[in-house]
Amino acid sequence: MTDAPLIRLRGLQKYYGDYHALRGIDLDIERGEFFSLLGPSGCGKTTLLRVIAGFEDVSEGTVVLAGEEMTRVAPNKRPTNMVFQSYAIFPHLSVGQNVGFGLRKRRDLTADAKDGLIAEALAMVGLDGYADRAAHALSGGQRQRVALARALVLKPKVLLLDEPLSALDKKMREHMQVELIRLQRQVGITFILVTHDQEEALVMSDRIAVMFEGGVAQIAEAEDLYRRPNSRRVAEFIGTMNFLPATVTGDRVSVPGLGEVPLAAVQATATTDGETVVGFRPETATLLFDGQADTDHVASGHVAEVVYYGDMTYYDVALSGTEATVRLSMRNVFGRPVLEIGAAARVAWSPGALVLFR
Ligand SMILES: Nc1ncnc2c1ncn2[C@@H]1O[C@H](COP(=O)(O)OP(=O)(O)OP(=O)(O)O)[C@@H](O)[C@H]1O
Repeated sequence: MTDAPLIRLRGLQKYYGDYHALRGIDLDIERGEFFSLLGPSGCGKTTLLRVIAGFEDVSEGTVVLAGEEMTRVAPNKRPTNMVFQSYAIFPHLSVGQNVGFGLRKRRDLTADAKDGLIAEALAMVGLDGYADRAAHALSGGQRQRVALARALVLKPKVLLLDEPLSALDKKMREHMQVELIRLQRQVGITFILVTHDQEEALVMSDRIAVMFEGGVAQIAEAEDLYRRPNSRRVAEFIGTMNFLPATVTGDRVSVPGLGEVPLAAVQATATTDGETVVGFRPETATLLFDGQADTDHVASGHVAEVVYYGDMTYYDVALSGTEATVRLSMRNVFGRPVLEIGAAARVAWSPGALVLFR
């Protein structure tokens, strides 16, 4: 049984009245994975998380957790625990009482054993020695840690995290992202994170399911998802991508403005002859500055826009002989010339970075 995925979802359908919130979800999540459900607001990710936790009934389909069919089993009988966005901790209780909340009815544990588990959970989240502090006096980041410790103390097989960092400011959120990854590696349990923030999903996850309108559009490892999105829609949701019209003829693909390359050189799912679209990420092409030699694949154009971002500059380049403008991101290296709007531009691009869409 240990080879079976920890979570197996099959044919999940969920209706709220007439509204079709989950449309045929099939998903396997492995032991020890950091898995994210990523998608725009309203796509059904929270609903799916709540279905896994047992807070929401499904209209159709099955939920199997650790080899046991649990579709109609109550949340507190499942090997899952949930941490919410609004990490509601009890302000009138101490940190230790908050963390031990789920243990209070456990007759099999002595008070000392409970204190030991609470101290262990607090240590995991970097709050050693905080047990006697008043919960209301904590910062946002510390409250989120208490909420995590409160879930971890119950030793769930799966921790379900519903946008747990969205209430924190940017700096604290980035800090907690790294802490969560570290924590997940340390405790080794499966984490499922709901987020609408593509950067957060890429940073934190082993695998990501991208959801739109109640369905899963793609499941892949973070790097795969970024480099080989399986549709324009996924590509647009994850970061920035340039799209150009293209034509496939036999084993060649021709991209006006860039040139023609063998089909085998580009990233492609199933293809057929005809009109299509290719995409590439802004950082996979580069401007050639004065004195830099041409490479095999150089397109020409002129600079249409320059956007300075501190560590990098975005250049929008209008490609010669086309209507297309592509965006390039260039690391700002001290001493390099800056191209002004209207300047002639040479763009070195790489066939292997082109993704061909159906
Ligand atoms: N109890 C409910 N009754 C009716 N409709 C609901 C209910 N819960 C959710 N919905 C609807 O189902 C859809 C999916 O909601 P869900 O909360 O899963 O989305 P989400 O992807 O998590 O979005 P967000 O990031 O905004 O929370 C939404 O259109 C929502 O309005």
